[in-house]
Amino acid sequence: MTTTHMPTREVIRRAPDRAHDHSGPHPLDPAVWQRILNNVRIHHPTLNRVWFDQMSPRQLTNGVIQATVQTPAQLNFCQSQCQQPFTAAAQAITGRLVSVSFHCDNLPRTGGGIFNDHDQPLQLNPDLTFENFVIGPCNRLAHAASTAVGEQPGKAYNPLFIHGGVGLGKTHLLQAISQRVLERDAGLRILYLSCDSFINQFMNAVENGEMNQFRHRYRDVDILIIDDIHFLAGRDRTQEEFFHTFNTLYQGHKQIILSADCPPSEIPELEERLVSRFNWGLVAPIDKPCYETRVAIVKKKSKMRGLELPDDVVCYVAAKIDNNTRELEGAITKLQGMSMLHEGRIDMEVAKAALGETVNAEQKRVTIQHILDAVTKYYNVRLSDLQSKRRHKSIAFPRQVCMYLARRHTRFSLEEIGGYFGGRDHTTVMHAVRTVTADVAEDPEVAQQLNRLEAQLTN
Ligand SMILES: Nc1ncnc2c1ncn2[C@@H]1O[C@H](COP(=O)(O)OP(=O)(O)OP(=O)(O)O)[C@@H](O)[C@H]1O
Repeated sequence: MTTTHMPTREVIRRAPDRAHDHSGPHPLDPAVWQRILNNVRIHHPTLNRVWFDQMSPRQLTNGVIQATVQTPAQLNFCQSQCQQPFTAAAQAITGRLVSVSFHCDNLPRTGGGIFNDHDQPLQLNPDLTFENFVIGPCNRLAHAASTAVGEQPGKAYNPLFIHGGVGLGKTHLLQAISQRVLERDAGLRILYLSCDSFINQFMNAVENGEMNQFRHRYRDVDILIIDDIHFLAGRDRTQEEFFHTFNTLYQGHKQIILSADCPPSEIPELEERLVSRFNWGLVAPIDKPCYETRVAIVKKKSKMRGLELPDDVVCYVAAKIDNNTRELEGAITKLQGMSMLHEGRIDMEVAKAALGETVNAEQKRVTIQHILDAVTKYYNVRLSDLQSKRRHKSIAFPRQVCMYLARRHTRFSLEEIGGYFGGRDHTTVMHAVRTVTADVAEDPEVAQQLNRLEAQLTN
């Protein structure tokens, strides 16, 4: 490891003497670049990406090593996170006051690219590509449809509606589609935003009399991507506006891509004409990954981080963490931290120590009874009230909190939870979960109440 710090001035091919260091371009010895990469990988393991190997540092010009990356997303990543580590590594390896700068030959043409709701360029995550997406029975259709849309936007499936639970890969696919589209045609214009942003922008536009600008922004794009479209539930005026946005784009053969936590027909209080339009193209579910898919995901994610895990550890992680893929990633990050403490060694003993917490948390199963005990005591209500049809806020809110906690901490289905709390249907439970989620985000008092209740349940 120490050799990576040793200045090796002679490794710059045809190294000029000091007086000429900062003059014209000089080719950079590939071996020097390799040593710079190794240095970064050793000192910044969490930054490491497999595609670093594809960077082509062509030359050293005026004291700057120019490294070329393949995609705009990689460029964003490098410019925001890698400039300093690469420069420090380059200086350590060459012993010169050089810096590293990143370039991409494939930048979008004027007007093209991906933008957020404020018309600012959106930073795509270079890890969220099709190449890094593991296909299994849980997501095969969503993946196939997404690649088809990425290859032929506006022609394959329109709209594409992807739905599934938390952390199962919806955003990954939306970003992968965007990256594929822009790789193929950097001149296309993509607008990517959350449904919340659409609602807020619409309300602002109405308030400020700026509907023309609003319509122009949303209808003059090649691809419109809206995340969490289920938040349109109950928003009559925004639904009306979205209906017209949808029609304009659809008639112009522009691609519409939507994601949600449930299929269109299960979004409560959504106009029938929108439900039917959302079903016009392809509705693709993503389910929880099965064991084999989890094994493949752990392998892929650890490889992406340059982490070598023995097979028994891979299987152990995949068996222990069966909830969603985001949690699998968290486990790999923990293992990576542990591997640094154990000189890169990861065996079952280290893995068990690293995941001890997660495993225990998994083992501490919260039951409906725990939730009822905590909520009835906290809000001073009776179980019979929670299970009754009473709609007074003093009862309705604790009931919604119970549903929210049951959804987050138990494995009961929406139907089971609804049935338990007074024979209500699954859309009532979904509504309760959304209401409490929004209250927690917007009202610090509710956030504190939920924090206390969850601490009681999980400690
Ligand atoms: N099939 C898969 N292959 C590889 N990585 C995956 C897969 N599914 C999910 N992931 C990873 O899991 C993490 C969570 O996925 P993502 O953010 O796409 O979830 P989501 O469905 O959008 O969740 P949320 O509804 O909370 O936004 C990401 O880092 C993603 O790369």
